[in-house]
Amino acid sequence: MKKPLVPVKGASSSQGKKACEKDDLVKLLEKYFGYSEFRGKQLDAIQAVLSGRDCFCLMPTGGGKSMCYQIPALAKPGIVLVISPLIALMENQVSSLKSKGIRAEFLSSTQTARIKEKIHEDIDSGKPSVKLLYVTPELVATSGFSAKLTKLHNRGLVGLVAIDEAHCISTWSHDFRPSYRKLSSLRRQLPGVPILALTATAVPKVQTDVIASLSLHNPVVLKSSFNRPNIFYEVRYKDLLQDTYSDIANLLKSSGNVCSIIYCLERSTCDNLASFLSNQGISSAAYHAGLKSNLRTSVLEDWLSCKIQVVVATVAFG
Ligand SMILES: Nc1ncnc2c1ncn2[C@@H]1O[C@H](COP(=O)(O)OP(=O)(O)OP(=O)(O)O)[C@@H](O)[C@H]1O
Repeated sequence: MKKPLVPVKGASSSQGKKACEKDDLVKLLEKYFGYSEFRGKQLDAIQAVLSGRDCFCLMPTGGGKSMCYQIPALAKPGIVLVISPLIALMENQVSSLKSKGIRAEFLSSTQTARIKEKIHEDIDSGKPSVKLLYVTPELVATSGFSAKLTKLHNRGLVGLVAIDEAHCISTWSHDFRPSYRKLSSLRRQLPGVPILALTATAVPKVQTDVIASLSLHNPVVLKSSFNRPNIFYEVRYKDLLQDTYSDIANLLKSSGNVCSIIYCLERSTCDNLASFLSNQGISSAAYHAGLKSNLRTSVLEDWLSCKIQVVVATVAFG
């Protein structure tokens, strides 16, 4: 038997039913993203939220989590609110969605007042054109934005809340962020709106904590395999190497002109290794929380567009 459809005001139930059909969802995937089939648990997650269920989705990095809320945004009326901790990644997703003709926006401190004003005008208009609105957890916690959300919800315009990096809400997680704790009020604030919690890192204790903290109601729990046959692992012991930096440079040179990320524990190591590699003729840049935000954004953009080959980063890179 089909589950009840999402009670989004303004959406007729026939629209909702149609939105859940696999063939229609694949058509959207093909039309907007050029892919012919869903990967792993994507379709299950999409159908779960489109049928009004909460969903906890554990997928490896690069597994395609964002499709689990991007397709619902195209399949149903209302706005999908995407909560994400990294402004650079929000910017990147929004510009990629816009290039596909999908109406997406983000709100952050990095934007000009004029741009923010335009987005707010659209949201307040009663008939917003935006389909995906990316925000930080900090913004969601502000009284101004919270009031705006309640208003949108009262008009039946919030279709789904997607919480990226959902493990950050758990104090048991290595990545706990106090700003995520405030998201626990969303369930009360937006009754009837499905919540999709997405993460690539959730041990059972964290998973239980995420589900409880967000008050997910009888969620569909989806876990994809973390075995990625296209990834090759090799361990080299530092103590056995004569010179670690030279070894890394040689490895990069022998691999051709491939894009790479090198993770380091300390910011100073990122700076030193990036300048060593640059001196070796390998275009590299450091990325860590000690750098100004505009520099971090330009490093990310240059790396994504292959202007630089190697980013030497701390976990601030995400
Ligand atoms: N069904 C699909 N078929 C082919 N490629 C896909 C499919 N779904 C997503 N992808 C591609 O997989 C890549 C990774 O997707 P995405 O960025 O959503 O992963 P993610 O799980 O959010 O990763 P991260 O944990 O790094 O945020 C993207 O290039 C995306 O276009």
